[in-house]
Amino acid sequence: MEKGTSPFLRLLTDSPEKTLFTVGLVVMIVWLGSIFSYAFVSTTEMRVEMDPDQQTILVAGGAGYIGSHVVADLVENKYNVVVYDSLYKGHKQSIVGLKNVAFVKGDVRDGDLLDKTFKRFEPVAVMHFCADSLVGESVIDPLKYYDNNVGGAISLLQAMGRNGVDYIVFSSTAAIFGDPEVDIISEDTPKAPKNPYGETKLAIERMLHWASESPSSTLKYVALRYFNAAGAHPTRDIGEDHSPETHLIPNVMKAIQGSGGRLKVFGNDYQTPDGTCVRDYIHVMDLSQAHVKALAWMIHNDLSGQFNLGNGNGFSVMDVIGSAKTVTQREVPYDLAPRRAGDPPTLVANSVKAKSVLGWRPEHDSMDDIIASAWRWHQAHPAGYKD
Ligand SMILES: NC(=O)c1ccc[n+]([C@@H]2O[C@H](COP(=O)([O-])OP(=O)(O)OC[C@H]3O[C@@H](n4cnc5c(N)ncnc54)[C@H](O)[C@@H]3O)[C@@H](O)[C@H]2O)c1
Ligand SMILES: O=c1ccn([C@@H]2O[C@H](COP(=O)(O)OP(=O)(O)O[C@H]3O[C@H](CO)[C@@H](O)[C@H](O)[C@H]3O)[C@@H](O)[C@H]2O)c(=O)[nH]1
Repeated sequence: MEKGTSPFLRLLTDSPEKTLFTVGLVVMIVWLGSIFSYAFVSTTEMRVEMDPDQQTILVAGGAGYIGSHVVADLVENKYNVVVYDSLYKGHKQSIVGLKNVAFVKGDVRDGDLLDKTFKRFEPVAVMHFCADSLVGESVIDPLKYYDNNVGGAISLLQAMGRNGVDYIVFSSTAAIFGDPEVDIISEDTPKAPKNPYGETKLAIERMLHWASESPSSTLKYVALRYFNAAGAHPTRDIGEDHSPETHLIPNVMKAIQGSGGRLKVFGNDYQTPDGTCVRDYIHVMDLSQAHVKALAWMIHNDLSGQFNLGNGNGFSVMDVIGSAKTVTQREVPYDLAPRRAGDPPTLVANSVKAKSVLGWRPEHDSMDDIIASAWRWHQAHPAGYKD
């Protein structure tokens, strides 16, 4: 051993036997270390360095349709993002290639993995998109909805509490209003969900309220009640790909492309101008902007709030078909079908509060714009992310 080597190292290597033992010990330590880190790192399939000067947001469900658009917008707005998603419904392709984005594959009901993720990435806030969200399925299997939606939210809130994270933006829905007596729905319109999906979302809103009201609580939350999200990102290669797909606009696209059979128009005997259901379609990029603004508003003012998010314009199913025909210059093959259970005739948002409080302005409120962006994505990906 050379002069200048530490006495401790000399002690461990001053005979061939000791050297062999020391090398074996080092190999063993490295091996055990790699097993230990694998337990966590194996769930972190995509890791990048985060910018130390930026705040980090944990986006649960960030590999899903709306979540992936918000992740891209958060990056644009100079946040680091940790996407936490089981990929049970989402697509990893929807978040690849973004700077300052890490990915943890895990279930939001897994408190241990949430704790490790909070400790490792130290997010200042959470956005919660995870849910089961098929109305029909929720009627058939309500407990699945209470388990994933309510159970997931409880697990996330508890992990936030354990890790000192005070801010959450939650994906709520127009479905909490049920079948309202008014056509234009404001935040104060009575809530009366008509199915377990809407019930679970309202239960989470109530839970957030009480959790933030408790005397010892420092929790602040924003519940964003989306009306009908639609469209795709204008520059990133991401869009809407659910399986099964139940939403009108992607089903119109598929019918045009011949990949989803003929479109079924569910009911033409509603009390609406043309007899088909009227909805408020909001471009996913406008929804995304609302998240970025809500996050900044909540943290800056240390306040909670609920906001309805829509364009304030109603479009019937036949309006959507007409616009799709104009934009794509293709026929939309469709058949009239019986009403779909649970569909209210008209749901249109009053989003004055989001505009005045958050300073939010939807920029893509024409149906043709929404359809054009969805059409670009579907043309590029006729089989969704599988392409
Ligand atoms: N799409 C709409 O028009 C609409 C309207 C109103 C409200 N919402 C709500 O917005 C949110 C996002 O909707 P979306 O259309 O993007 O849905 P989505 O299914 O595309 O995305 C949800 C994501 O959450 C993940 N996820 C679900 N359960 C999970 C769990 N237990 N643990 C970890 N990850 C889990 C899925 O893998 C998926 O990536 C949902 O909460 C939905 O209820 C959607
Ligand atoms: O193949 C189809 C699909 C839908 N529709 C009709 O189109 C309208 C819109 O349906 P859809 O796109 O499935 O959206 P909604 O049922 O309105 O539900 C969406 O919008 C709600 C808020 O308004 C959210 O709560 C839900 O999560 C979200 O899926 C409804 O009248 C449907 O009956 C059809 O006629 N044919």
